Amino acid sequence: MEPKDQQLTVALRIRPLNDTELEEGAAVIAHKVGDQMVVLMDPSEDPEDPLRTHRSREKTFIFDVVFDQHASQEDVYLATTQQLVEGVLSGYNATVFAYGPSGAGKTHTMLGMDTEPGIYLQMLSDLFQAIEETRDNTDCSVSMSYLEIYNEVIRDLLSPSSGFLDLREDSRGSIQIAGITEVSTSNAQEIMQLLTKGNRQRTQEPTATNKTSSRSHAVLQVTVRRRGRGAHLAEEVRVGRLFMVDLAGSERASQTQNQGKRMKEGAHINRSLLALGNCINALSEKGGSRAQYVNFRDSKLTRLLKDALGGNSRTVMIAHISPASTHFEESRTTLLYAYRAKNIKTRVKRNLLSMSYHIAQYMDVISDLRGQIQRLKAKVERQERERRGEPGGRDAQATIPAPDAEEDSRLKMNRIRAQLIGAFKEQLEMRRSLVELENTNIELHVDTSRHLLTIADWEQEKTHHVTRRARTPEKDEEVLEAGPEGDEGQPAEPHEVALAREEVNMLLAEQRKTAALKAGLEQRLASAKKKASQMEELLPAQVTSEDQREALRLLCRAHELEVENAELQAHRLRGRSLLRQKDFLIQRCQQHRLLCERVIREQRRLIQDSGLVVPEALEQQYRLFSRELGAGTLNRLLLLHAVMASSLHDGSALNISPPSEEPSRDQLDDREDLPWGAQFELPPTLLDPDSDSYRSSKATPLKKLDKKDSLLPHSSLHILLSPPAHEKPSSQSMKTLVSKLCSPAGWEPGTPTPRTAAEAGLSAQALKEMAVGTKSIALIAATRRSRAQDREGGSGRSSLHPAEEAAPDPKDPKPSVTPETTPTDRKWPRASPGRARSAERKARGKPSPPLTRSVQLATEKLQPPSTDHIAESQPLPALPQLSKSPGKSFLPAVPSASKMKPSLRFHADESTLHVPEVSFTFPSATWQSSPGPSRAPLLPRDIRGSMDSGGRHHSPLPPSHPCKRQGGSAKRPRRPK
Ligand SMILES: Nc1ncnc2c1ncn2[C@@H]1O[C@H](COP(=O)(O)OP(=O)(O)OP(=O)(O)O)[C@@H](O)[C@H]1O
Repeated sequence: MEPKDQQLTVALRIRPLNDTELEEGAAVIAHKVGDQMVVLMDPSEDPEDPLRTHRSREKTFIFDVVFDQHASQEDVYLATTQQLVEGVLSGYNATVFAYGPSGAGKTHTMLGMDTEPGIYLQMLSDLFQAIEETRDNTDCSVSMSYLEIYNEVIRDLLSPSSGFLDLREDSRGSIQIAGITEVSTSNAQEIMQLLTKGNRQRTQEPTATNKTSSRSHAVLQVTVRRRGRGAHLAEEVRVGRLFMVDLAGSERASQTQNQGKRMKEGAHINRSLLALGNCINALSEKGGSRAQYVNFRDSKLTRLLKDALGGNSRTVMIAHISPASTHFEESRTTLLYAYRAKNIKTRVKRNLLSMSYHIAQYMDVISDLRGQIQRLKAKVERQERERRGEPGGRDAQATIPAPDAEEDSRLKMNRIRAQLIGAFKEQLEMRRSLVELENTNIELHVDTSRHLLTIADWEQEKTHHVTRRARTPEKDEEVLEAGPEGDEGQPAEPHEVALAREEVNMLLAEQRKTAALKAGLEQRLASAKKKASQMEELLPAQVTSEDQREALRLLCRAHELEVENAELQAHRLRGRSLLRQKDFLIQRCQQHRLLCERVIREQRRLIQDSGLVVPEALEQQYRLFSRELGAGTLNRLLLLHAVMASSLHDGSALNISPPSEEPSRDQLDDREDLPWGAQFELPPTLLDPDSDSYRSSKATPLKKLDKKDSLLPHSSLHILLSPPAHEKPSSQSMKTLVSKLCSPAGWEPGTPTPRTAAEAGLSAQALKEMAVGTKSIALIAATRRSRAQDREGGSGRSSLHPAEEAAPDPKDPKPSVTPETTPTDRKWPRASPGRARSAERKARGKPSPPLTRSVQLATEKLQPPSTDHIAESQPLPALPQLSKSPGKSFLPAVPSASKMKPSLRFHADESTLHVPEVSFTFPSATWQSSPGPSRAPLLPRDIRGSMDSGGRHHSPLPPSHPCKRQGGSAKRPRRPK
C-alpha cells in the first residue's frame, strides 16, 4: 500500500481561569472565535496610547479546531482523537500529544479525572470496543507500556525499579525502548488502573504555576496486533501503534521562578522542548522553499517522537493555554509553536508484518490436502472394485497407508517442524537483537563523539581566551564583558559543556553495559546454533514422505533467507554507522587542524616579533604549508564531501530517472544560459547522509567564538559539469550549484564550511544534475586567489602567499586581504578596488598610470575565462566519472590553486611585476608567465613534464594535444586519469 501524506492536526484548548488567576484579577485575553479561530490580546499595550492607535493589539491564529473553557472532555476527544481509532486497528501508527506551559491543562486533557476521564480512557474504550466488534474474524492482541522522560533519562513507569532505559533504533529504523515492560491487556479499565499506578511514579512537583506540575514527559504506548482468522492464510499481521504523550510544561525558567533542582529540570525540559520546537520548525519549512535538515537526535523526546512528527504516523497535537492576561507571554509562544506545527506533514503507511514462516503453514495445508486426496482416491477405487466384484479390493486397501499411521506420521512431522521453527526463530531473534545492540553501540559511540566535540570546542575556546588575555591584557575588561569568568581568570564553563561531560560519563557506562549484553547474547546464539544443527542431523531419519522432505527443505531455505536478510541489514547498518563515525573523525581532524593552524600562526608571529633566524628548511616547510592552505583544497574537499553525502542521502546521485526521448523546447532553452555539456567530477567519498545530525551543537562555544576559517582563503575549483542529456535541467539550481562551487564566495567567509548540500544551498535536482550525463566539456573556474590578485594587481598592493596574507603582518600597517574583507559578489568580472579606482580616475578626467607591458599582459591573462568560448572549445579528454573510479583519491582531480594561479609580486615600484613560472590552460585560452628562479615544483614529475640536460622543457602532453598546439612550453597539462 502506498504511503499517504497526512497533515498534522492541531487543536487548541483554552482552560477556564483558575482561582489564583481570579485572585490576581487577571483579565481574559484569549477568546475563541468560531470553531477554528482564537484571538489573543496583548495586555501590555495601552489602547489609549496614541502612538499605538494604528497597531493591532490582537493576534489571530487559526487551528483545525479550538476549544474554550466550555468544552467538555468528550468534545475534545470526539473532535481530535476519535478518528485515529480505526486507523490504529487497521495497522497505522497514531500519536496524540498535549503541548503547553505548566498548568495549562495538558494532564487534564490526557488523563482527566474519574468523573471526567480524558483522552486516554476514551480512546482506549473505543479501541477495545472496536476490537470486540471484529473478534469473530480476527485475532487481536493489545499490549501497553508507559514511560517517562525525566532529565533526559527514560524510566519505566510500570516497573520503576528497572532503572534507566535505552532508546534503540531497530534494523527497520523504528525506535524501540530496550527492556521496557509490555503488559498485555484486554480492556480499557485494566489500562487505566495501570496508568493510575504508573502516574503515581511520575515525577511531579509543585511549581509556582501548578501545585501538581508534571516535571517529565509521559508516554503511553499501546500496540495492537491484528491477524485475520480462518482460511485467510495469506493474511498479514497488522500492527498499529498508538502513542499518547503528556509533555512537561513548556514555560521558561524565568516565568516559573524555578531554582535549584527545578531549574535543572527546567533546563532538561527546555532542552527537549527546544529540540521539539526545532524539529517542528524544520519540518514545517520542509515543504516550503527552504530545505531544512531535521535533527531528531538532539533529545530523547524528539527521537521518540520521530515517527509522530516526520514519519509514519497520523498525529494530533493539542496545544493548551490559559486565558489569563498574566500568562500572555507563554500563551503567545505556545500559539506560535502550534501554528507552525500546522504545516507539518507526515507520511502514513500501514504496518504489515509478512509472516516469515507462513510458507511452512502453506506446506502444512498442502500436505494435509494431498493426504486427504490420496485417502479419498483410494476409497473411491476400493468402492469401485467392490462394486464390480473384483477380487483384491481388500488387498488393495492394505497397500494404502492406514489413516491412523498417516495421522501419526503427520503429527510427528508437525512436532519436528515446530521445534525447528522454534529454533530458527530463536536464532533470528537473537541475531536481530545483536544487530540492534551493535547499532546502539555505534550510536553510543557517535553520541559520545558529539559530546566530546563540544568539550573539545570548549577546551580550545578556553585556551584561546587565555592566549588572548596574555596578548592583550589591556583588553581584559572587554573579555570580562564577553562572558563570566571562573576563579583563576578562566572563563566559566558553560552549562552545555558540563552537560556534555555528564553525558559522556553516562554514555561510557552504557557502552560497557551494551558490550556485556552483546557478549551474553553471542554465547546464547552459539549454543542455539549448535542445538539447531543437531536437530538438522536427526531430521532425515524421521522424514518419511517426499512432501515432508519438501516442506522441511522450504523451511530451511526460508530460514536461510531470513538469516541472509538479517545479515544484509546488519551490514548496511554497520556501514551507515561507520560512515557517521567517519564524519565525526573528519570533524575532529578539522578541529585539530584549526588548532594547529592557530598554533603555527602564533609561533610564526613570535618568531617574527623576536627577529629569530629560521633555518631554511623550516622556512621552506612553512611556505609549503602556507601554499597548501592558500590552495584551499581541503575546504573544497569538505564541501564536495558534503555534497556527495547529501546526494547519497536523497538519492539524487543514485536514483536517476530514465531519460525521456525528446528534450523539450524548454530544456533546450534552459541549456543556452548554462555551462552545459559539462561533467561534474565528485570525490568518491561516500558518506553518511545523516552526518549533519552528529555535528556538535551549532552553538558550541568555539563556533560562536571562531566561526571563520580565517586561514583558508577559498580557492579555485575545477569542475566538469555533466548535463543530464535528456532530463530537464533546472537552470536556477545549476547556476546556484556552479556559483556555490566555482565561486569561493559561494559560501561566505566567516560562516562555517557547508557540510551538506542543503547547507550549501544545493537542491536535490542540482545534485542529480551533477551526477548524470554523457558529454563533457571543461569549465575551469578561476581562483578567488587569482581574483584577489587581480584586484590587487589593479590596486598595486603587495600580494604574498595566502597564509601570509591571512596572518596579518604586525609591521604592515595596511590591512591584509583576508576572506572577511573580501567582497562577496559572485559575478565575473568583479568590481575590484583597482577597477573602481581607475573608474574614479576616469571620472575625474585623470589618466591611469602607465602600466608596463608585462603588467598589462598579466592583468589581461588574469581575467577569468568567459564560459562562452568553453562550449566552443575543442573537447578535452574526458575525465573519469567519479562514480566509475571508486577508490581513487579525489585530491588530484582538483588542480591545486597554486598551480593555477600566478603568484604576483610587486616590488617597491608598482610598475615592475615579477610573475614566476606558472601557466593556465583553458580550453581556448592559455597563458603563461616567464619562469621564476626558485619556485618549488608543485606538480608531480609525470604531470609537470621534465627538463632535459639542455634546460628544455618537455611537456608530458602528446604533440597533438590542443594545449600544445597553442604554443605554451610549460602549459599545465590535464590531470592524468
Ligand atoms: N479544561 C479544564 N477544565 C477544568 N479544569 C482544568 C482544565 N484544564 C486544567 N484544569 C485544571 O488546572 C489545573 C492544572 O492542570 P494540569 O495539571 O492538567 O496542567 P498541566 O498543563 O498538565 O501542567 P504541568 O505541565 O505542570 O503538569 C488542574 O487542577 C486541572 O484540574
